[in-house]
Amino acid sequence: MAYSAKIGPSVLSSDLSQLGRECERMMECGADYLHLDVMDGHFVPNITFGHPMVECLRHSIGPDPFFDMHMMVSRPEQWVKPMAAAGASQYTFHLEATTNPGNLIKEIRESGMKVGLAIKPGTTVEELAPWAGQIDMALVMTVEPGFGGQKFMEDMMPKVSWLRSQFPSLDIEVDGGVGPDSIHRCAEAGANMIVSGSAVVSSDDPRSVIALLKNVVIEAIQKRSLDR
Ligand SMILES: O=C(CO)[C@H](O)[C@H](O)COP(=O)(O)O
Ligand SMILES: [Fe+2]
Repeated sequence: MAYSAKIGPSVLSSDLSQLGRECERMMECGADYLHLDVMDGHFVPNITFGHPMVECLRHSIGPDPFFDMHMMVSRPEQWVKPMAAAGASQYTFHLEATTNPGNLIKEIRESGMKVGLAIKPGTTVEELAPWAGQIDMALVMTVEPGFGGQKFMEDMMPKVSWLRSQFPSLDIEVDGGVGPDSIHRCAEAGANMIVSGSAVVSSDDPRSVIALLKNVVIEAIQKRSLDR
């Protein structure tokens, strides 16, 4: 079992005029990585930021924090090199956004980034499976991508369970509506990379929320290894 519990706050719901400071605040509160949501107004009905912002964040908060770029964009091929140059650590693209996932995976690796592959709620996990051996992380969306603060879709959990059963050492991320109320379901299903936006960022005590989420996942991983 090669995977470990990691919590990656999404700063989508934070004060975007203070994004660098918000990223630092999340790292100071115990975040393992930062999940940065890129939206192009085409793949999803919302716009956030692109590689120029990532470059500024990298300069401002230093070389260490791991940037997981959640690329909710229509032509993910277009931004691989700019994102790598800007300092992105992992490029997580949507399966629905490309006709040639294999080539894109290769390009991302050649650019020096890790590879994440995301599926929207309407996409089956069987469609992702052929690529699972070539990626670092699978992202199972637990809301329709586009906005923070939506309700967690519990009916996505069978996808996570199936992936965990088929790919025991793959990093599996969940994203959307994840917080203290839904983390148990995610952890039991086998997710180990947890994106949490509003539940962490809007909390009066983000450190405690991050610690709670992480402990639940650590306990589920320990239980899973004892059951084997
Ligand atoms: O990709 C996303 C939305 O498309 C965000 O990462 C996600 O929604 C996180 O925010 P919250 O935890 O508030 O749902
Ligand atoms: Fe996201």
